[in-house]
Amino acid sequence: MRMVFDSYGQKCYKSYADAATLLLRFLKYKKPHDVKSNINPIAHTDKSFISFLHQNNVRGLEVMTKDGEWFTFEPSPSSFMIMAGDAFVAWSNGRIKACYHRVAVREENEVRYSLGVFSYQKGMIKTPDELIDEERPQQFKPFDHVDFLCYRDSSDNRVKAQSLIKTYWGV
Ligand SMILES: O=C(O)CCC(=O)C(=O)O
Ligand SMILES: [Fe+2]
Repeated sequence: MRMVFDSYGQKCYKSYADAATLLLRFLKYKKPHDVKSNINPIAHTDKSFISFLHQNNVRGLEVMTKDGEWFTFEPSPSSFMIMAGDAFVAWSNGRIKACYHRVAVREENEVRYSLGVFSYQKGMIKTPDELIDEERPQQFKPFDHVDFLCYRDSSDNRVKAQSLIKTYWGV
């Protein structure tokens, strides 16, 4: 994270880190009997600032490439998946893209375990002034990260997850 902030000339990494709050989740998936509901959870972008994932050896995490193709993450004991979430998109004024992903366990009798650390900000997220200019005008209004999560939870917009941040906080 510090490297990303530095690369954008931002000296505010400490205040970002001080306001970060982390959620740790353990997840378990197996191939459902009903093949139609095999895609679980719904394809989405995370609402976090950034997410870190680690898992056992059972494949299942799929990420959409720029060309719209699903790519299956190849697990290994030493690999982590680090994904930008919607809040990072807004902070960077759209420079950073959120990772669109889903979990689909396709192998019979396999259980996939994953460990996710999701980083959220306490308080407001505002695009730094230096990341807004004529070439790239402001794309997102400042917003409270917890309000954004409440908006997600209180609506059926999960299914429109890919563009949720743009829908709610887009200028
Ligand atoms: O289990 C995983 O690897 C991903 C879970 C996930 O996408 C999420 O909890 O948002
Ligand atoms: Fe996710």
